[in-house]
Amino acid sequence: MKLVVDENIPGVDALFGGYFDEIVRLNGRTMSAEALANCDALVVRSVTAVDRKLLSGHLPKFVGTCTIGTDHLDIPFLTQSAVPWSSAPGCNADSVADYVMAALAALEQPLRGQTAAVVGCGNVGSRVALRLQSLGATVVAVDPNLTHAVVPLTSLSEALQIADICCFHTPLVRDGRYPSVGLLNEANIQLLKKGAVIVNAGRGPVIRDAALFAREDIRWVLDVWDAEPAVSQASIARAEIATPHIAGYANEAKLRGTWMIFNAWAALNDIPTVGWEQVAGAKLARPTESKAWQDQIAASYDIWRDDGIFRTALRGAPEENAVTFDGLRKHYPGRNEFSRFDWE
Ligand SMILES: NC(=O)c1ccc[n+]([C@@H]2O[C@H](COP(=O)([O-])OP(=O)(O)OC[C@H]3O[C@@H](n4cnc5c(N)ncnc54)[C@H](O)[C@@H]3O)[C@@H](O)[C@H]2O)c1
Ligand SMILES: O=C(O)[C@H](O)[C@H](O)COP(=O)(O)O
Repeated sequence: MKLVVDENIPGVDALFGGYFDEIVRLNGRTMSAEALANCDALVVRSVTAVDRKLLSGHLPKFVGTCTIGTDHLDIPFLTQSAVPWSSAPGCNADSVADYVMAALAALEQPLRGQTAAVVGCGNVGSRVALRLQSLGATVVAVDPNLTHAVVPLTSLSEALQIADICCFHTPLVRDGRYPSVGLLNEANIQLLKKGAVIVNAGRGPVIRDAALFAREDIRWVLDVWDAEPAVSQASIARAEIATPHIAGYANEAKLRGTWMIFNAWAALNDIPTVGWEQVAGAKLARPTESKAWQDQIAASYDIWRDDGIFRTALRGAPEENAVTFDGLRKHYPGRNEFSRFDWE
């Protein structure tokens, strides 16, 4: 049996190795239809468009994406072609929530007595909302698909008017009743309070690049970018914290994605599934004795490291930056989820 897999997926040999005679690792962005000849299973990340073109020569028996987002899969085509597919919902939700908290701590943003809005209150957004609430913020959510959430729901325009902090965690939805493309744009950004902090760790086009230049006072934390990966110098310069789409890149999160996709494939093929405890490593010693949340976060994840690497590396024109952006993601130095540390 043959498995074609994005070269940036960890844990493939340990999980899939015993079941496939051939494992072909490819660059996810340049994967071609020819490379998929005779493959039984295709496992990707978010940079591979799995569509009619990629699958034109051959239909695999399974497609898995080790990611939360599914905007790169042509789901109607997979369904119509009877190709079973699976994503990894929630696999990196804690990693993204860690990122948001690390960014707010790094900006020395107060939470107690502040109002935060979470736009998109699913796996990631609800974790972010609960963490902000537990640290004393009043939190509201914007999510037109929900009738109730972990915090009170409101409209986007109301949220923008009351928020000191506004975190975007929606999928990229291009059509339908509630598209998310351009949710924040140069028009409605005028509703925000002076000096509000905006975090985008969802998908780049949810916040239009034009919005970055429509207000000087807004404090931006950007992990995802409208023109990603071809990010412009001007956009980077607007962000107080700038990173290359790595909010979900904690070591545990990436491995959890592979593990979830392995189990989906295994269940489909009557192969025994694997428990997370067989894959996850042991707890790590707590990195600080401090009781202050800002110290605990800073000791667990230094977000300035990632911001510094990004700013130093991305100094070219957008086309050149696109290559560097992908390179930074491929060689991400890693970090651990906060929950991996033994805080007891
Ligand atoms: N930066 C990263 O590394 C990273 C990591 C993980 C996920 N993501 C992105 O974050 C997204 C959210 O992840 P999740 O696990 O919470 O997904 P999820 O599916 O659990 O939740 C998404 C929520 O967004 C809501 N939503 C959809 N359209 C909306 C709209 N127009 N306005 C407001 N809310 C809307 C949905 O109703 C849902 O509740 C993913 O789809 C992915 O694109 C990014
Ligand atoms: O959708 C997701 O799960 C995240 O955006 C994820 O971090 C994407 O990572 P990639 O597949 O691009 O490596």
